[in-house]
Amino acid sequence: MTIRPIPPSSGLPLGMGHGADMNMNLPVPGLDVVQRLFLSMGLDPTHLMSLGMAFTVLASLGGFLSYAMNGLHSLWTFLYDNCISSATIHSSDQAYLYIMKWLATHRVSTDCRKFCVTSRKNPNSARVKRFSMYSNYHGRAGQDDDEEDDEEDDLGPMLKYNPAPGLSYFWYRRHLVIMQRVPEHHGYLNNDTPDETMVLMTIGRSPNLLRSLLAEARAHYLQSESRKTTVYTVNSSNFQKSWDNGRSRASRDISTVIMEDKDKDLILRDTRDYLNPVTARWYAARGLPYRRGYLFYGPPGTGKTSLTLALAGELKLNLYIFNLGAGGGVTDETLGQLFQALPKKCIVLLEDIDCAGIGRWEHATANGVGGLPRINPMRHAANNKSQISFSGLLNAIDGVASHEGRILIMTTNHRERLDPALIRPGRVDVQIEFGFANKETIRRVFQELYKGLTDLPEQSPAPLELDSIDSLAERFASAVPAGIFTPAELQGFLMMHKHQPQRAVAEVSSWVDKKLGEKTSVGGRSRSKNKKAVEKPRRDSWELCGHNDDPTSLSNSTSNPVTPGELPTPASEVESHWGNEREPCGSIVQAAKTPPKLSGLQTNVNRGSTTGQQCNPSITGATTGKSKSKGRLRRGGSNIST
Ligand SMILES: Nc1ncnc2c1ncn2[C@@H]1O[C@H](COP(=O)(O)OP(=O)(O)OP(=O)(O)O)[C@@H](O)[C@H]1O
Repeated sequence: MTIRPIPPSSGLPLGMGHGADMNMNLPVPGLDVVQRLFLSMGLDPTHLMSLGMAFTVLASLGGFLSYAMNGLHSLWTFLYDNCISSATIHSSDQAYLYIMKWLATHRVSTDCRKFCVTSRKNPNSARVKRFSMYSNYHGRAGQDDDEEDDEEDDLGPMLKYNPAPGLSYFWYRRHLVIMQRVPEHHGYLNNDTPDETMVLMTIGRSPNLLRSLLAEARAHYLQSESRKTTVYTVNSSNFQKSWDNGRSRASRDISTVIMEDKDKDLILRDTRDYLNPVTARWYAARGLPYRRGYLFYGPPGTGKTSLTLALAGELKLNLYIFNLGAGGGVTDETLGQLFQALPKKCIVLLEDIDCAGIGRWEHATANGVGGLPRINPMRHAANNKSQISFSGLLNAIDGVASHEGRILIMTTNHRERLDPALIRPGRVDVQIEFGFANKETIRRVFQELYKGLTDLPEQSPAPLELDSIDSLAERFASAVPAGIFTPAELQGFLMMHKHQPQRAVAEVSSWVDKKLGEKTSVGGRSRSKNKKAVEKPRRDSWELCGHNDDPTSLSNSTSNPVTPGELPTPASEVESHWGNEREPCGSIVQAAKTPPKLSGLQTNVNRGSTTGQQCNPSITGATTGKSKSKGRLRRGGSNIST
């Protein structure tokens, strides 16, 4: 390339370009302009040469690098396709939980060079709670979920470590396993589960190593969960309602739920029989929808939820809980979707089914789809909780598209408010009433609470023998009137003296007096405030079962229960569909389609039949209730009906 000197006539200022030894005569388009530019800036245009060469070298290097990268990519693709086995798992799948838990147990989380740190008790981050289930605290591998979640040192909640998104690796049976966690654009599936894809890779064409790893993780997870019940609730934070990823908790032993043994046996036999594959075929052969429904009803704190949890543990089923009273933005459509998303075998607990504005009151005011009632818009606006119509609920429970194989348990504190259609046979096959504690229940609540006392680091000077606990339980039971208190209330009192049963016995009488005073005064206030209630009392089923005509006779063990918040009602007023037979605990009310071999239910259980209609004096009128009455007066415990 030759660069010609620019003559003075070219218009450049004098002195510019003359000193340069230029030989830049190459006919490069635009070169002239660049030379002038260089000269105008006082630069030597010959530097253009070096610059051009540098650019050429850089471009060649870039080209080479890009080529090398392409080559490497092709090599990686080739290796990946031919020499690497991989397993892809999405975080919405249960297998993701298997792996995460396995990783946590095998110190992978803590050994990673890049990791995420969370503190369990960060109130702003619900998802932290979830993560903590699968990670270790300060390298303490293999902790149980629940223990891990609550781990604290003297300073407060401890830190937890998780492998960071991206690439990490670990060794499994002396083979390198590469783990890649790729976050998806949604960030989180719900409050506590990241939306991500996990890829596990290992070198070699055989997928056996990864399969073994996955099988081991699955076995490890299921084994550790076998003594636990996974409870799923509705994740209400996202627009599209879905079940959350579940939370494991130690299964409740069914022996800790206090109710009549025969009733407990009955429900266990019934549910086990239902889950038997033979029963499924029996249903199929007869064209019956394979579903079983239970209604647990009674005052708060009498054991409805406890029995459900214990059943889930006993039957090794996961529990899906939805509280209709809580609302949470669930509509008919989303409720249907939630039911469709249920696994084949599980327990669904619909709590407080009377709270959702789905009660019979709505019948009169509005018509729903297909003639079914919808919630009263006035009432709906007032409580503004549930957006679920009655037809929506029925569709979810047993509509054409609804799932088969699940056990449905509905609970209510107000059975008499329920529409008979909701609890008709086929939807509800067995009803269990939970009532106030009778003498036997009172005794057993005491025994249950203090039975392990000898194992505790004792605060009381001498550990108690079992005999002493029994005799103390006897004394405790004789001091507490039957049919007045719920097991939860008794437990609450005993918990105040959890290491001192003697003191609990010594103080129980004054506690009873105080509580009775409270119950009576609250009842009195509510009565004087609400004359209507006195004129036309609307009592709950257990209320109907348990009033006493003489409050002074409360200490009498055969007295009837007094509803919290109401004065005892004269016996003449409380005669109800339950009739007058007195039973301590448990009875069975209504039978439906019965699967094979439910001999217990068929033979023992059908001891009276009532419908929701009959049991509500405020709907049918007190006289109707009385005239249709065939039940019995009860004082507590559970009362099963099929
Ligand atoms: N029958 C019972 N046997 C053992 N524990 C009981 C019983 N009833 C109540 N409890 C204890 O009382 C507490 C509350 O019980 P639970 O939640 O089962 O009552 P519930 O009837 O479901 O109340 P709600 O109607 O408010 O949901 C729990 O701690 C439970 O252990």
